[in-house]
Order: sequence, then C-alpha cells, then structure tokens
Amino acid sequence: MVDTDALLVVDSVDVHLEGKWILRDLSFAVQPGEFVGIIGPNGAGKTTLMRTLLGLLQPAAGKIEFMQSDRVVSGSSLLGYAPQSRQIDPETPLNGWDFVSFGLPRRVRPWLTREERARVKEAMRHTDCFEFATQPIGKLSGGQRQRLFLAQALVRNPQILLLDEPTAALDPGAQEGVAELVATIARTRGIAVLFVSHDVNLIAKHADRVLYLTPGHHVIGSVEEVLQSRVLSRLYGRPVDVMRVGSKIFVGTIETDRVDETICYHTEQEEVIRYVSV
Ligand SMILES: Nc1ncnc2c1ncn2[C@@H]1O[C@H](COP(=O)(O)OP(=O)(O)OP(=O)(O)O)[C@@H](O)[C@H]1O
Repeated sequence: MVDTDALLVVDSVDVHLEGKWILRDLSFAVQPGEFVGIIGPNGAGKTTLMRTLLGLLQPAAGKIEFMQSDRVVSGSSLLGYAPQSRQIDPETPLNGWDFVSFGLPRRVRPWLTREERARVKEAMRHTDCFEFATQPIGKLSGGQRQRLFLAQALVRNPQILLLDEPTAALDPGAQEGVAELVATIARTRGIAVLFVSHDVNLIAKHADRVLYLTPGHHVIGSVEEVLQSRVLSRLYGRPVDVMRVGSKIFVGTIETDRVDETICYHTEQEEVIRYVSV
C-alpha cells in the first residue's frame, strides 16, 4: 500500500492473542485532520487495534507506519491516547491541572517549565475545561472528566489522537459535545483522530470515514459506503439490516416473533417486529 500523504498506514496487519486471531489482514491509512470512526460489536478488536498502534502489542504479520506531517508543531508527539477504562476514585486528591499535566512527555523534575505550563493551559482551553483546573477530579461529572482526558491526550501536541470510547457513559448531549469538540480539533489542528464508539449515529454524524470491525474482518469507507445492509451482511456473515428512521440509523437484525426490550414497531399488518442491535 502506498499513500504518501497519510499520517498512519496500517498494512495487512494480523494480531493474535493467546492463539486466537483478533485482527486479520487489516489495512487502512489515515490522513492529517481526518476523523475515522471505529465501530463494531464487543470483542471485535477495537481496543486491540489501539493497543497495537500504541506499540503495546506486536502484529504477527504486516506493518504499521507513521509518517511525519508537514503541519507538525515543534515539540509534538506522535500519539495522544485516551484509554477505555476511566474509573476515578471520588476521593482522588488531584485537581484538573495536575491531571492534564501528567500527559506531558515524561520529565524528571517536579515543576513545569513556562512552555509546559502554556501547553497545559492551551490543551485545557481547547477542550473547554480550564474551569476545572483547581477542582478535584473525583468530584467532576463524567462529561467534565471526559474533557480532562481529552486535554491530557492533547497536551503532548499529538499528530494522531486515539480515543477509545470517549463518550461511553455520557448522556446524549454530552456525547454530542465531546464528538463535536473532537471533530473541531481534528479539522482546525490537522490532527488525525481514531474514535471508537458503539454509537453508530454519533459516528455517522462526525466521522469522515468509518472503520467497521467484526472479529477477523473489517471494512472501511465513507458512512454511505459502509452503513449498507449489503456491506454489513457480508462483514457479519449473516443478514444485517441498516434502517434509516428520520435522521437516525439503526444497524441490526429483524425478528418477527418476539417483543423485547429492543426497538419494536408495528407494520401495516400489525405484525410486531423486534429489532435487535448488533
Ligand atoms: N490480553 C488478552 N489476552 C487474550 N485475549 C484478549 C486479551 N485482550 C483482549 N482479548 C480478546 O480479544 C478480543 C478483542 O478484544 P477487544 O477488547 O480488542 O475488543 P473490543 O472491540 O474493544 O470490545 P469492546 O467493544 O467490548 O470494548 C476479545 O475476544 C478479547 O477477549
């Protein structure tokens, strides 16, 4: 694969863990400023992909290449990462400023230089969380903390931002706020974003392209190209429907025999249809 403009090229990558194939023949490239939404069922390998890009897992085959961007700011790092698991003890005696400054490249001295302080301030301003600088992080809401995690990932001035379910456990308004913020950061700062989410509508609204993973398989393309019954049925190896109701997209399978907790509606014949998300 040759893509001279790409920041990241993943070429025919296989990853297996404890003898089980997780990612197989995975190939895609990401451009500066591009927002790539990563979606797929539990266990599809989304976090495994993040960990592989971070160098925490070694591909069994294929290669991963990071390119330099022309738009690199001096002192920038390659990757910024916000992990999936973000439990914080409510009694944690850390304020927002300290928490974000932990994202700076490793340093031995306990104090921050003027340049480092400016970076922390800029990252907090960009993510609209400077007001939490002196507040204990354990007392903040999920959405407020999420902004701090984003600031912590941004403080290294990364070229690529890896965000593993940054909107998990947030209410719809806060989810939208975080996704919008990330999309703006990608656009205005030329940072490539890989954004994992289970919310197909959030991805459809904000992503330039979608990487849809199922165990051992993947497809990548625009929202219109990927979110189609034909494409996803091939990916899952069984019939999958993509329904558009108003502005919303639902991906799942339709069963006509049971009524359950998932989306139900009536046809003209009053047949109750159960829609199961995949
Ligand atoms: N350290 C490990 N050793 C062995 N298997 C692992 C390890 N970590 C993850 N797996 C397995 O790899 C597969 C992919 O896991 P991964 O966490 O990447 O999925 P995911 O798409 O991020 O899922 P979710 O949506 O639930 O977060 C799963 O079957 C999981 O059990």
